[in-house]
Amino acid sequence: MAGKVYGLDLGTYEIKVFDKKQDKIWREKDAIAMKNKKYIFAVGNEAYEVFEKAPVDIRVVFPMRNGVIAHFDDMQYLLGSLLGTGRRSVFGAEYVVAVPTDVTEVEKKAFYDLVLHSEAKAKSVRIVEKGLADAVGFGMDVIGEKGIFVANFGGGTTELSVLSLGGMVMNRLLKIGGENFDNSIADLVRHNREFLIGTLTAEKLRREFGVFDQSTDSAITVSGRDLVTGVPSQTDIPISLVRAAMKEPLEECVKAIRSMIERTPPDVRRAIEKTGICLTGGMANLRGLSTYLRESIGLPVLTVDDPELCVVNGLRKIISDRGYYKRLTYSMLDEDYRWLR
Ligand SMILES: Nc1ncnc2c1ncn2[C@@H]1O[C@H](COP(=O)(O)OP(=O)(O)OP(=O)(O)O)[C@@H](O)[C@H]1O
Repeated sequence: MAGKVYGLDLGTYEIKVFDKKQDKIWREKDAIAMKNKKYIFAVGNEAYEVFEKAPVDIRVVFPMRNGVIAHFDDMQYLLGSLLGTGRRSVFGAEYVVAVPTDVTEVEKKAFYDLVLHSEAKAKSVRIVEKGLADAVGFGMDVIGEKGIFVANFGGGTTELSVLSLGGMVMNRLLKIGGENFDNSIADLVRHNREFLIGTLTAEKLRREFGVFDQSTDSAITVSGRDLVTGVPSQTDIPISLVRAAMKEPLEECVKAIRSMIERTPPDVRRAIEKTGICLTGGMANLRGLSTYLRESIGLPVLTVDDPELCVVNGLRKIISDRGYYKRLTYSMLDEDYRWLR
């Protein structure tokens, strides 16, 4: 494929874009800061910077929710400003968009329409199932391998995919991601310590402590509001409290992985038992997660550098490889696309 081609991974937490012409990947937080509910104050990383810090007239909104587009117009604005739709260079470009599989056709079509009807006047939009792009980015032989299990732990979702010989065998999108872990931590701190912390502080605690290692007695001092006195202050949060808060969402993910492996057809399952589980998504950076999953599920867990970039790295390979492109991408306008006929 020559010319202007972009690969888009529109995540709940972060948007990742691959620009073929410049052979470059860039990433921006999926956020918009609004002033007085009307004016755009900041977008992307700049908007996320003011989240939970801004004065009351500035509100940060997140256009994606649990892996799907929740606010279409906001998302279109955000994407437009990140791609720079004012620039001539993006007009008439081709787009390949990674989309979760376990969503409704209306939700899937929203991704398609978002790009097709954007100001960028896309020449064409092709879809690739996110699980497939993830496996390609992970470095798996997606077309030849008989069984691949991908667990993508993202910011708003955990997507589980079973793949075989270039196709999707099973897929499940859990509405559990980094933000659920952070809310769970903030809730437990509030109940246990009568102390209010923001989700950014909870995220910091989660990143610092991880989910599984031998340390049991460390603590981190955080800022927040004492709910008894109502005064902003600081308190020490022990690792045990953070781990306790993460237990429930983690166990739900493990239960879903186990049940998916149980339902996998025997031949595919045997192949997966040999290769193991490919752990991707930003949450895969969480210290101890791969060990926790390996011990809970009893299968090898494979990891990769920069797991949050697996999908967009997969898009890069798919866009650059004609065979992958033809085999793994489709247009919702294709004659044989089964839903829109
Ligand atoms: N080093 C790290 N340690 C712990 N967590 C991390 C680290 N880096 C990123 N994360 C977490 O990864 C999550 C974002 O992952 P990712 O970029 O894969 O999500 P996304 O693709 O935007 O979301 P989704 O796939 O759910 O739509 C955030 O919750 C973030 O806190």
